Amino acid sequence: MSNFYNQTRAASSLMGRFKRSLINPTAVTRARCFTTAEGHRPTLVHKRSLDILHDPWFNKGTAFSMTERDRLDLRGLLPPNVMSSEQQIERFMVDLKRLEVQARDGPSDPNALAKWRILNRLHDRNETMYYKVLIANIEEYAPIVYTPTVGLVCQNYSGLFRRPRGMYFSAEDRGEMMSMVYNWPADQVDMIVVTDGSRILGLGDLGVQGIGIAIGKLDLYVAAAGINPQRVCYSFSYLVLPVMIDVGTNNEKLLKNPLYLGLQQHRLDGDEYIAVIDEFMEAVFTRWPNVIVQFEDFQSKWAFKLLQRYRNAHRMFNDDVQGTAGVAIAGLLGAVRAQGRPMIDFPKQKIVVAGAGSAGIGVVNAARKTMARMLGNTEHAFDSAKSQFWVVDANGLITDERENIDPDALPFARNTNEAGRQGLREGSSLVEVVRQVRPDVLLGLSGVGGLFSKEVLEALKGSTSAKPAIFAMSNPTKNAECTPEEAFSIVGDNIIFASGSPFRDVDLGNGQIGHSNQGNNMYLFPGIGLGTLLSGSRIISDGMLQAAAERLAAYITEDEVLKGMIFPPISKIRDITKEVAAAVVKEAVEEDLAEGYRDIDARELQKICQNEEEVLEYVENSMWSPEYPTLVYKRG
Ligand SMILES: NC(=O)c1ccc[n+]([C@@H]2O[C@H](COP(=O)([O-])OP(=O)(O)OC[C@H]3O[C@@H](n4cnc5c(N)ncnc54)[C@H](O)[C@@H]3O)[C@@H](O)[C@H]2O)c1
Ligand SMILES: O=C(O)C[C@H](O)C(=O)O
Ligand SMILES: [Mg+2]
Repeated sequence: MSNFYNQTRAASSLMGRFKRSLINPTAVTRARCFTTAEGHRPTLVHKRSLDILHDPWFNKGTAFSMTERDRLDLRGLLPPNVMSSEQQIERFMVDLKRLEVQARDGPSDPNALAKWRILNRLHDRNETMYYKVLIANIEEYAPIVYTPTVGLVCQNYSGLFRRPRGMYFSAEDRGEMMSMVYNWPADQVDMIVVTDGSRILGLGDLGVQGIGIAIGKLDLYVAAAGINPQRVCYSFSYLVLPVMIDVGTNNEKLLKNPLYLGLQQHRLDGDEYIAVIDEFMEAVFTRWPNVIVQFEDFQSKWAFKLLQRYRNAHRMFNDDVQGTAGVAIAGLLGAVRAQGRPMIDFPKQKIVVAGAGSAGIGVVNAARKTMARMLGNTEHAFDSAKSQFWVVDANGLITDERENIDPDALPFARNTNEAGRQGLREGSSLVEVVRQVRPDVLLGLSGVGGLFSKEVLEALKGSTSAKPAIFAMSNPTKNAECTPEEAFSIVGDNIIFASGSPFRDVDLGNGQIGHSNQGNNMYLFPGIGLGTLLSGSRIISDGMLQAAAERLAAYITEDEVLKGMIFPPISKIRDITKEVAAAVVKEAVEEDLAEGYRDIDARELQKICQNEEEVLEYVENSMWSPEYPTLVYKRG
């Protein structure tokens, strides 16, 4: 772990050169602009009148000043009272909060979908205000625009669809993608989140409706990482792009639904499937060679294969495999610290994992590597670290007797003789495994709500750890393996709990709080993307992912950890993302992968990376914040 955090954050004189704010929209227009009476640099627009009010990027609604209304032919098209942006948000929030009366239940909010609709309509008409609202209230609205409500949105997408957002490439578009990609009105795209809809959260195959998850993830890229959604320059850039690759669906309900918006055919498979994804990758990297592509919610069958296929030559990563692994590692290290033990004790932890899909196997692979590194990074260390894991899937404990074992799970199959000595066998149930292994950690990435039943949690009471950890990481809320109430009430107060979806903390009585940490990859993917962008790294290496996870782990203080807090509050997500991105930039430079970004070349980046404080400032000054620019009309 770096000693980064202990260093004094001295002010840097060098930072003047970054103040041009690399991703800031007003900065890039500077060359063509002059200063207004208010002292702001104006943005030139080629639209007037209603066209501006209907443009979510330029629209300020009632916040247009009287001079702007005159200048842009808006006079009479808006109510006369000019509002400040704060007043606008207040008025909007009064409306949104009307739904709060029965919404005291947080994530199980009965009005979640109604709130999503209201926020989505705001997104459609005024993008600046939308992101202002989201950033200022991230703890409250991340569960609406993202997990868990985004799951409900995807399930109901056919009914909710209004305005298209993002791009759709389908199996019918084979041979056309290279030209289609030019239909997107931007010469630069920084970030793509792509899904094929085959495994949306724990909700299964939702076909084309899975676009909702790509949109939700990109909302966090804007809110948490300050990736500018659009840039106003000489031409428009839509810098974040949600993508749906529709190769069909195997969801019979959708196939029979005449209102379903996607291709009504079974999913392509085998070489045909790969050919579609290859064509998509070639098209987007040809048009935008520097784009970063985040793969999201692909069924495990393809998640690993596609990752291996592209990761050495493209700027891409799989969030479910790699982002989740990093978040889990940070949480697992936190759990060790919470037991009052040094982090170096991590390789001694016995970990039972329920779920051997893209997420579960991603986590055990990364945890094994972390253990091996702590044990000296030898081949022997790597080999022996695997014996700390017991992986259970839908067919029970995975051993080397398993027929047709998934090659990705094979390294973690328990030796049958050894298992026998522990009273276990191929296919042993989760409760048997927990009873016999008496693990320090029980981690769920199964997608099965309630899997950590009373019986399983009772068995965990026999853990050899003084403070066992329960990670119920499946999403959305109803798919969580157990709730924090269940965990604390059955296993006892002396546990560590984390879940993928947000839950409220538990009142343990006597002023004690049972912390329900949210262990979600949202803590990492925005920083991984931003750090990759700002370093200009050619690829996303294991080292960069490890640096991201370590920085997240270090974010929590010793005091917090001892109270049972292993992840920071979501309200800090922008600051966390800045830290994570800085760690990623540094690692990319150290590994000689960084080629620089915009006017900061590789050599300048190297200089910046010599000083921790400067890297942080570089990242911070590159993060976009939503503010209304002053608009001036210019004939197109
Ligand atoms: N918290 C996070 O950040 C995060 C990140 C990624 C995925 N997830 C969640 O993890 C879940 C799984 O994702 P995935 O991509 O690995 O899915 P997947 O479908 O690829 O894998 C699910 C695995 O669970 C196993 N399983 C099913 N029933 C089981 C049972 N009764 N007992 C034990 N194992 C069982 C399956 O055999 C399979 O191995 C989803 O709910 C997803 O939302 C959470
Ligand atoms: O989307 C999330 O909330 C986390 C994760 O990517 C998942 O698939 O569940
Ligand atoms: Mg996911």
